[in-house]
Amino acid sequence: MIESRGLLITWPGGVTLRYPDLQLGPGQTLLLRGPSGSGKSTWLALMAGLLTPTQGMLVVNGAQPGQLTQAARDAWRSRTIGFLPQGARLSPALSVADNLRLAAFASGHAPEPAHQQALIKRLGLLPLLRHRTHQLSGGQALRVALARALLLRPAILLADEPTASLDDDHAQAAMQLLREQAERHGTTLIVATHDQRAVAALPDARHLHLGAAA
Ligand SMILES: Nc1ncnc2c1ncn2[C@@H]1O[C@H](COP(=O)(O)OP(=O)(O)OP(=O)(O)O)[C@@H](O)[C@H]1O
Repeated sequence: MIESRGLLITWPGGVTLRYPDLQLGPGQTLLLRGPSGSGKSTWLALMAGLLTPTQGMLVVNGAQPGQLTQAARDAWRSRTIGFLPQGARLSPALSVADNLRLAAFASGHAPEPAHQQALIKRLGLLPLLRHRTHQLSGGQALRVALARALLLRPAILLADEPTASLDDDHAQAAMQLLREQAERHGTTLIVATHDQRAVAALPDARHLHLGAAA
């Protein structure tokens, strides 16, 4: 599912990030850990094919994203990766329903109607569909962002600091939701975090520890 060897990226400006090798099977859960600036967000971007490694080998769900053409990579990403960005990052000018429509439109794929409806129901979004996203609480926004990430049944769900700026109760609820949804859909779940609460919420997860950037 994910195999990386000797992965290294050098940013313009000279910062070099070296990553430990990884083999992760389908449906497994991984905690990507490390202090601020150790390269967690960069690693997620590499997995999503948004960045290309300077060196090393990376296979994600049968493809080497860095070797694909832009069009093939975009198509691969929309089939393979669901992304839960830090802070949900919904479009404030649009309703919840339109945020979900926009995600499907941007990917060029229509979600399966039954899957979409089940997801909306399970995440409790039915009463919120017409709401503008600035009217949502933090927990509601997270559920919308999770629905958006899972809309096209991705094989892999990448979550970047999902508990950042949440209080303890909401952090626990967010992690439970992520775990439940990943299990239900058989999705490989990868959570980048330096929050002990997120770590404690995934006791069976594998850990990948990143050191400080060079
Ligand atoms: N766009 C960029 N241009 C140049 N260097 C960058 C860029 N983005 C990140 N870096 C470098 O890569 C390092 C790792 O950044 P990254 O955001 O991946 O770390 P992180 O572990 O996710 O940090 P945080 O926990 O604070 O979000 C940074 O310290 C920075 O020096």
